[in-house]
Amino acid sequence: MTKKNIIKFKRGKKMKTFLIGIAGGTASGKTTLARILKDSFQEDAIILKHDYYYYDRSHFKVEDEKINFDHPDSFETELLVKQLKKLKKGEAVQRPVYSYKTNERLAEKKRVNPAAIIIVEGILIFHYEILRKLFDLKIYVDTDADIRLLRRISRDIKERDRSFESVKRQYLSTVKPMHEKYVEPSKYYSDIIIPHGGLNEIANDLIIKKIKDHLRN
Ligand SMILES: Nc1ncnc2c1ncn2[C@@H]1O[C@H](COP(=O)(O)OP(=O)(O)O)[C@@H](O)[C@H]1O
Ligand SMILES: O=c1ccn([C@@H]2O[C@H](COP(=O)(O)O)[C@@H](O)[C@H]2O)c(=O)[nH]1
Repeated sequence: MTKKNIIKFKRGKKMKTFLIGIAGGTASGKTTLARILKDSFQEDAIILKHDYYYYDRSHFKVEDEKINFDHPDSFETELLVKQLKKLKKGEAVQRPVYSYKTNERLAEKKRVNPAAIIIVEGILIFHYEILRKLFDLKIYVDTDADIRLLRRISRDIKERDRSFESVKRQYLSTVKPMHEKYVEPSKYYSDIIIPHGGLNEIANDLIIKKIKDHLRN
């Protein structure tokens, strides 16, 4: 255990931080799994979404077809890496806040306190070597494309102010080709692949057990 990764937590215990990456295609169930882990470990766990680090695109119309949100260059990944390194050292960070409704990096920031378990989720997080090197456990949530598309249509209409036509256009022009080019190949780097992700209880229980083992040691 290296000294720099041991930090003192609220409950007075000293432990090594455990950084978990959850990748997978859009609407595969990454957020669902991250929340299940957070619910299990409560204040010992924090979640950071790579999506918080999207560059500001508010100068484009929300449904402009020229915006490619699924390309690795769409994110300020260096800032995420910098903030993860601080969290690992036990320092709080001010993370960016992004709006899917306006493509905007908002002026406000949110404080994130360090915790023993740091969960990072995003479609492309295993694409970047600088990020991959930080993770202690890399999980890829593997859900069939047809299921993901159906989920994405419902979610984007309900939660992200999109129309069916815009979801369809975006899916065909950027989401699907970028998934095939960058997201799917990054599965190779994962330690665990969870089939039909989201509510796969056996897989979730195994992951929780692995983290508990780490916390006990
Ligand atoms: N196993 C599941 N069965 C049905 N719906 C699910 C399941 N897992 C996730 N969902 C739903 O699919 C949508 C996308 O899931 P989410 O976890 O947000 O995916 P991601 O973070 O990978 O985009 C959400 O509306 C969520 O409630
Ligand atoms: O302004 C935005 C930013 C992102 N997107 C889409 O979101 C998904 C990633 O989020 P998931 O929760 O993993 O689905 C990505 O496929 C982008 O296309 C967006 O539409 N608008």
